[in-house]
Amino acid sequence: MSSRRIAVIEAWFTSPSQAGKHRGYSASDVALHRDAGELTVDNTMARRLRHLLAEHTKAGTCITSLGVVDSTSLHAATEEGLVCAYVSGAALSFADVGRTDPSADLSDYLPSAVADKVNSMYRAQLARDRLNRGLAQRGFKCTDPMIPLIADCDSGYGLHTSVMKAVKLLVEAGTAGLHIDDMLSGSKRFDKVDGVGGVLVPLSEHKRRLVAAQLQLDIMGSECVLINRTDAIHSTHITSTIDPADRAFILGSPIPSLPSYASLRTSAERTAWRAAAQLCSIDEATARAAEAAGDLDLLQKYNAQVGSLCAGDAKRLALRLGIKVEWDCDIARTYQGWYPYRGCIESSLDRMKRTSHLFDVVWYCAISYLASEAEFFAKELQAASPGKWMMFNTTQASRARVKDIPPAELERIPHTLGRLGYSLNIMPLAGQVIHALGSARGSKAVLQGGLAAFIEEIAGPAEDEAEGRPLVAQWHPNFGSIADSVMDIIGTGE
Ligand SMILES: C[C@](O)(C(=O)O)[C@H](CC(=O)O)C(=O)O
Ligand SMILES: [Mg+2]
Repeated sequence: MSSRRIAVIEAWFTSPSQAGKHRGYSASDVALHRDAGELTVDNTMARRLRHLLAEHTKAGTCITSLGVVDSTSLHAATEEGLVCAYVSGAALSFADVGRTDPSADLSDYLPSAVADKVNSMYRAQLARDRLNRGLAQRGFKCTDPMIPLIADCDSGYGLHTSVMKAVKLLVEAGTAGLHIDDMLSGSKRFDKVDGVGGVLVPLSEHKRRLVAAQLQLDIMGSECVLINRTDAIHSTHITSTIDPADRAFILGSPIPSLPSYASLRTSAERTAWRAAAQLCSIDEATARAAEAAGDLDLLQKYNAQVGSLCAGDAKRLALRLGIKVEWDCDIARTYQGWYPYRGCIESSLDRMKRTSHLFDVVWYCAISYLASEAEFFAKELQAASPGKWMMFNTTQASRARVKDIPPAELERIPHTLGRLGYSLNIMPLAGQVIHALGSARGSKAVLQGGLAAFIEEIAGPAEDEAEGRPLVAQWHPNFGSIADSVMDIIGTGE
């Protein structure tokens, strides 16, 4: 039966993994873009990920997961009990970004870089799975290597067609879940140097990314889990004021005598400007102006009519009603043209609530771990979208970032998150740090003690720890056995 038949696509829309999503387009829209022939996507791993998320949400438990950097560490972590793995754009961009140069996590590598990494890991999982069949026959205890891979699709690398192409590459590569972020591509920074942290795109643009991603999944018939990540909590700017949904968080200055921010030349001038600007939203500026003039009835009219207006139109409404509001967000733009934005947990929540019909999982991306914030976020979100799958991460986890958290609370994180309804806690860069540390420790021993130290300190203990499981050190003969078994089937050619 042709995969482009409307009835087939309508059945897909109402299938168990898809039924909860809202689509603003029809089956014939999808049909128009489906390839000729049968669908070729294998949904096994996506379904495993869905099953994991559903089961853990139900049980009130939270999976701890790592970003892994290659097939060897993926396999080793799987042997130790990892049930799903993350493929991090940051980890790749720092060290291993394929055909382009490493740099900061700026989404400036080829969009295929993460997909290539996923594909190499997925192929290694499949090969490992084939190998295990022979190893099990030879008495080894084998762990199922097929754990779902969640891939970083960053901000989608551009507008809607770029998002669709990136999603297609990831799905074809074997990804089981992917996330799309709401930042301006390439603008990520967490340090807030010179007042700039994350830079968001308007919510409407982010929605278009999510819809483009889902459309691509529909075109492919992929059950890949779509994860919505917002960086609003630590963002300081936004590229445009066009979306009314962002109005409450877009900031301008009510002080008319200020020079424009973009005209300032030094960081010291900019710091002083920010201290003097009394940045606030148009709604706050309007309320203050009306209250100061005793125009409470005008304020009431403003509040009744402002609902669906963007910041600029809201200001025009206030002036039209006769409220003498001074508020300028253009004066506050950076030299790149970005507007100040009040990044906070409320803005993150607001973005998630307004888009929750478009994706499978909410990613609450925190700069540090704060149980009270994780709880506030979870409760508010679940009140608006009961049962929505949620995941959590602490970006750039380091001693400094968690220094104020009591050790007992840190240890309780998986328990606390599970109780709050988060089913997945990802530590994106942990795999890279583990990789580096293991390599440093092992190399130090071998460089100092040669073969004797390698056997004594590395290979020997690895054999002991394997306890009947196949070892990385035995992959050479083990993979050889695949070639032998194929040769048995092919025969001698006589
Ligand atoms: C999750 C993340 O997108 C990644 O690429 O791993 C990064 C990780 C980090 O910088 O710690 C992010 O949180 O933006
Ligand atoms: Mg990333």
